[in-house]
Amino acid sequence: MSTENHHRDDRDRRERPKSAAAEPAPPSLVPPPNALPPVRHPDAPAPGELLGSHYDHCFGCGEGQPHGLHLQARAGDGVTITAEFTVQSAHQGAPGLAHGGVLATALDETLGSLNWLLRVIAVTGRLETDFVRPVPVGTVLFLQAEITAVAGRKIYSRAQGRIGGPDGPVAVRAQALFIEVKVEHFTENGRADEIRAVMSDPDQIRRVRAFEVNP
Ligand SMILES: CCCCCCCCCCCC(=O)SCCNC(=O)CCNC(=O)[C@H](O)C(C)(C)COP(=O)(O)OP(=O)(O)OC[C@H]1O[C@@H](n2cnc3c(N)ncnc32)[C@H](O)[C@@H]1OP(=O)(O)O
Repeated sequence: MSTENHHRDDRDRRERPKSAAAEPAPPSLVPPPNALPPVRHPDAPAPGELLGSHYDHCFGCGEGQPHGLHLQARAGDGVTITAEFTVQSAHQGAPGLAHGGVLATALDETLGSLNWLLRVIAVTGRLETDFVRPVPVGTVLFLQAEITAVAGRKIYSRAQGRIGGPDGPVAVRAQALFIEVKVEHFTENGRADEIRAVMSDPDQIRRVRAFEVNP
């Protein structure tokens, strides 16, 4: 078999599971037996609604970040999200290709946005990423994510990113564990100037998303 065919076979094998669910997960990403299905909050944005940015300076979604991802997430049915971002020249690692850390950021941001559907503030504890295909600059990466289970403060989720649209080839996949935190996580660890700026944001929804979520 030629090296090229050998590589193609390898990639086909890795792509065969169409859902991240079929991938074996490390123990800390497997929900414990007492985990419950996620419950969509009654005030969660309606399916199809754009979530908007939770913070103008967020590298993932903020409009105030010239080289950020400007990722736009949209609520789906149940506890799911879709999101898109276009890979820009500033996001390169290898020439002409997206940096893997940037792709992981896109997954992290999309997975983080899911927690808004529960109306819970949570931060990433663990993020495991599979890079399946190179992603060229100019690509629109289409991301789909869902929360699979909740166990106390632990929120289990998974996501995948496809090239070009919902039917495009899978380029990246992730499984994650988010941990619910209190507002003090940010007020005690963040920088005072930025926190003051967010608290005085006239956009009430954004202010609530950032710091005032009531589960
Ligand atoms: C503003 C938002 C707006 C909306 C936000 C929308 C987009 C957000 C952007 C994307 C999200 C991010 O990048 S957030 C930024 C990146 N992440 C961070 O900075 C988090 C840094 N880490 C921490 O602050 C801390 O380690 C925490 C909060 C994650 C956990 O500390 P803790 O609160 O003391 O809790 P702890 O007792 O240690 O852990 C609770 C349970 O979780 C488990 N656990 C904890 N960490 C891990 C881990 N890495 N891997 C496996 N399991 C873990 C523990 O075993 C335990 O299980 P058990 O014993 O109960 O079974």
